[in-house]
Amino acid sequence: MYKFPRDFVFGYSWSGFQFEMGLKGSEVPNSDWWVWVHDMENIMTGLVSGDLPENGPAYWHLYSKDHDMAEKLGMDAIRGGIEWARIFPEPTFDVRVTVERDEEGRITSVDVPESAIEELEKRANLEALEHYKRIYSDWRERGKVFILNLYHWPLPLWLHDPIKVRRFGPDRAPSGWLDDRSVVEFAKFAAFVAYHLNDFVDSWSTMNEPNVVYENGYGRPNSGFPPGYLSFEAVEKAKLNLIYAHARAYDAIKEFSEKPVGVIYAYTWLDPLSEEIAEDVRKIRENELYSFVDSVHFGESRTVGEGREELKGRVDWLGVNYYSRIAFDRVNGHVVPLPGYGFSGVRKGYAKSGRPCSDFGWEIYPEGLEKLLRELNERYGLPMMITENGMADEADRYRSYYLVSHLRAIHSAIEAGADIRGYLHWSLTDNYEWAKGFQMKFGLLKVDWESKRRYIRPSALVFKEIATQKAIPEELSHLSDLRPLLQD
Ligand SMILES: OC[C@@H]1[C@@H](O)[C@H](O)[C@@H](O)c2[nH]c(CCc3ccccc3)c[n+]21
Repeated sequence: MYKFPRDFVFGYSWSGFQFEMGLKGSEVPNSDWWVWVHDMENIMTGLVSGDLPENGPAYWHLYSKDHDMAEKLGMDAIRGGIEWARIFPEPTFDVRVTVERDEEGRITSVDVPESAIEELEKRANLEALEHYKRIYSDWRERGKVFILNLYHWPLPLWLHDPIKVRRFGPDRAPSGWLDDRSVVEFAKFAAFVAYHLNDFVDSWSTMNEPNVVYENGYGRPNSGFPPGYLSFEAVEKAKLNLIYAHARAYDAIKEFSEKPVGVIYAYTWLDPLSEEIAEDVRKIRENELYSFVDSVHFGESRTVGEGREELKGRVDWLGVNYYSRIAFDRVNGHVVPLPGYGFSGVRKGYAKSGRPCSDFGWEIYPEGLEKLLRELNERYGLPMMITENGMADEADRYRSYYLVSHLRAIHSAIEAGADIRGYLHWSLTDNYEWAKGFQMKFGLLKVDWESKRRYIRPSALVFKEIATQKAIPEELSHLSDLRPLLQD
């Protein structure tokens, strides 16, 4: 029996663009991701799937039924979202706030007074705000924990028009995170949300996976992420603005809320395949993977420089999204990521390690989660929550093994002293997987896209057993051993 702490929570995470839409009246057409996945060129070239988010799981209307199912599965926490483009369909640039910059032009503070909140209310979609309150209350009135994350990738079109950026370049189009006005507008959005929703939230996260936004948006054009504008300078610029956007939103939320404010980050385990490159790979983790949180925790990193008081101490807790690893080895004298392992495995096949991969081709590698959590604990000593973990597995062949082996890894990290508060699965239901649309099924519950009915996958019952007992019972502990799954 592997018992978790009594107050350890089990649950799931959702994001607005992927879950809310599905029935008439839930559409949010004025965002960068909306125009991106509807763009005929993107669909014709196969950059996006052609599936459309307005045909999604319809959480905007069906939230209470999903909460019923979540409760039935023993869940006691949800991390959810709020769509910026829904709340502010019109620009908020002209709402006056006080912005301070240092001699390098870095935005060191954005003061959003209540007079600005009133101005923002005149531009906001207040019916949408009221509906979000109904959604969050429906869960919290069951005595459950709700974590609100403010930004999970879509930007309002008035802030980012990805088609124009790709066609005309970022200097002649609304360029989103390449424009440091986004830092100010995000701080206004954060202040407005904290002012109105503080009573509906247990803790805050400013953003989900900023690293994926800048890496995929500007560094991996075939990822199918907007604006698909390849420029390593743009990667660095978006990264810096996202770091400042987090810190200014942290401060804005703290003006109106005393609750913890964290950030949710796309972690992976950068894994040396041989001992002789272990130190090289640790350095890559330090310089690449950890630099965003270093910037807003220590106030220093290669990206922001040193002694950044305007960034230091702006993270109360860490959201860890973990799916798989990236394996490294020395090839022709260079330490490089290897294909065939981790995120670059084989769809529905096996990694070079002989381990099974998900429908997405991601290798099942729970050891990476334990190593990552131990290293994050040593580095920051912050409270952590696993805010995403799961796999695309339509047939539910491996999800039970995936679940139990990763929970075992978390249990081991807790034993080693890591302060981990909960496990939020990705996800409760199948949902809209960005450029891949509905092809990738991450749900404990299957969704029939015509009827929107939910069906239980067997792994959901494994989840229920563990969440209800807050422990991995002896009878399920065999599932943490992946040997039966290995390629023979
Ligand atoms: O791909 C599954 C989930 C997404 O549905 C979530 O919105 C996103 O937070 C999320 N991040 C990751 C890991 C990093 C990643 C991001 C995008 C594509 C592939 C891997 C996996 N996921």
